[in-house]
Amino acid sequence: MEFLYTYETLKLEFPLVEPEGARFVILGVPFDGTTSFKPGARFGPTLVRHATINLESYIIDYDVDIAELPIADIGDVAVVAGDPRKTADRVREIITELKRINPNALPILLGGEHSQSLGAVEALKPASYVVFDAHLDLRESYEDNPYNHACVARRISELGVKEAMFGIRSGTREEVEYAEQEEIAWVHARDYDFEAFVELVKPLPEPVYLSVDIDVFDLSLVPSTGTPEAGGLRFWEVVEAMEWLVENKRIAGFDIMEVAGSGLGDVTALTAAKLLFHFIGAMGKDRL
Ligand SMILES: N=C(N)NCCCCNCCCN
Ligand SMILES: [Mn+2]
Ligand SMILES: [Mn+2]
Repeated sequence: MEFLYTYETLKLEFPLVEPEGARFVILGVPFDGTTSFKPGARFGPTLVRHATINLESYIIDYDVDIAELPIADIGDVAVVAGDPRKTADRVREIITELKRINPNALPILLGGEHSQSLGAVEALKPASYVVFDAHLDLRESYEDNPYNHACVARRISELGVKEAMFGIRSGTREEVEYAEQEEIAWVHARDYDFEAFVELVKPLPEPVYLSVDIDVFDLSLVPSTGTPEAGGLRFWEVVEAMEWLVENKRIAGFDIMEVAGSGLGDVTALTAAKLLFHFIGAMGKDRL
């Protein structure tokens, strides 16, 4: 099945199913129109798919071979160049159509800049948004655009979605004040530990949308991303949190955003691909 506003791309190397019968449905969003520092997130979806070629589909940690799971890949969104709102509208329409034909589908967005998570959240209407990010993304507007990547969590908060953020180490005083005013829970990267994560996420209403802005990781893991920040989290810290979430909360959708890069085999894409396989593996463990 072809969706409006999508086109065929490089696929994962193992057998895929049609979206109508899938549990996991991958959608790339090659948009980086509001990237404010390091460009290239438009190549993220292709770079991550290519990086998966390097990985075993068998996830040792879970004794799960994700090649045996019902995964579909519906290609990339045809973006509206320079327009984050219109592109997010297309993301929303595609995911809405996907859920119409397959209510059991769990959309997995591969970005592309973080502004595009808004379209997925608008389509899926989760009760909560759990995000790993170096940045609060709570700006009212940035570079004259309220749909800039630096504003995405504010737009989502305005939808009435409960938010919890982890790995934060960058924002403005206004964003910190907005978080306090709206009771948005967030943990600074230097204070992060698993206990802090569970304490804040346990009371969140379900379903939960899980967003990973790849810049949450330490720079050594993600040198190619839109707004890099030193002092990030370790890979297994985020995987451990993701495993808890998958075990304990209903997940409405998942994304890995802000993967940039210009060359195949980019370190950032390899980090994202490993995270993608662990998410699908954790979801597939004893659960399908
Ligand atoms: N959510 C984000 N990625 N925020 C980054 C916004 C850009 C801040 N640049 C620094 C401005 C002052 N030099
Ligand atoms: Mn972000
Ligand atoms: Mn960020």
